[in-house]
Amino acid sequence: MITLDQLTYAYPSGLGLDKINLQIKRGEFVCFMGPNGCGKSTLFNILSGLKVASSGTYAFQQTTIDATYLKNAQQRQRLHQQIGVVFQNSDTQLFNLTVADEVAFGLRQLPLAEAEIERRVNDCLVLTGCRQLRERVPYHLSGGEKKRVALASVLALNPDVLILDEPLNGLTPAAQHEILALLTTLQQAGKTILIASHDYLQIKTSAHRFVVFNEQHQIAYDIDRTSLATKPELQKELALL
Ligand SMILES: Nc1ncnc2c1ncn2[C@@H]1O[C@H](COP(=O)(O)OP(=O)(O)OP(=O)(O)O)[C@@H](O)[C@H]1O
Repeated sequence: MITLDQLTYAYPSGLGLDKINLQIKRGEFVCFMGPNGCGKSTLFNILSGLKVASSGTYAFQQTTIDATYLKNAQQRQRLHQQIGVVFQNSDTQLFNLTVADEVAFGLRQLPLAEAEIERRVNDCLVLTGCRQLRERVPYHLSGGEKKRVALASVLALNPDVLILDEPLNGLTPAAQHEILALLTTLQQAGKTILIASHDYLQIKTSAHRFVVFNEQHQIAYDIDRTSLATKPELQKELALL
């Protein structure tokens, strides 16, 4: 579903990603880990079409996603519908006056009847436990509530791939558990889940594959949960990230 071949991203100040080779199949639940600044957010920005690789290639469902592809507004919109992103800082993502409008915002850019929009908004608010927040101002919500509303607004577009950058940060253990349980349900429904997390102990039973970057912005380990279970030293290393 996703193929990166020798993908490099260079900021003016230095590398964000260095010659990344990666394949992700539909329905995987992958956790991206690594030290601060190793390149996880840069990778997510490339996958979602917000940044374009400096060199190497990115293909999504056998289509090369490059500057030419993204220049076309329709193609760009299709990619944004297929790959939904919950950003690290929910404040950058929430700008409507009510939670219901926030969740409906993306849907209103599509040719959908108001009744269908209302149905999808309700479904997503229920799924993410946000029904009672419907008329609240997103900006006034708690960190955990904002995260759930951001997730609801992304889910409303029914993306095939869900990218979540540090979705557990700042949440109580109970809220973290709820988000992970929801992500597992979504994966079981066929979604591909890509998550960045520093919290190995919290994520270790949810993710099925762990891709770990090093400080040189390269992939140091790409390992499935079963193999990782036989490597206590590596597990210890991940728990310290
Ligand atoms: N806008 C930018 N301009 C210049 N350099 C940047 C920019 N954004 C990121 N970088 C640099 O690129 C590298 C990768 O950053 P990135 O944000 O992708 O890492 P990360 O793994 O998501 O980090 P964290 O775990 O702290 O969120 C870092 O060295 C960072 O300083």
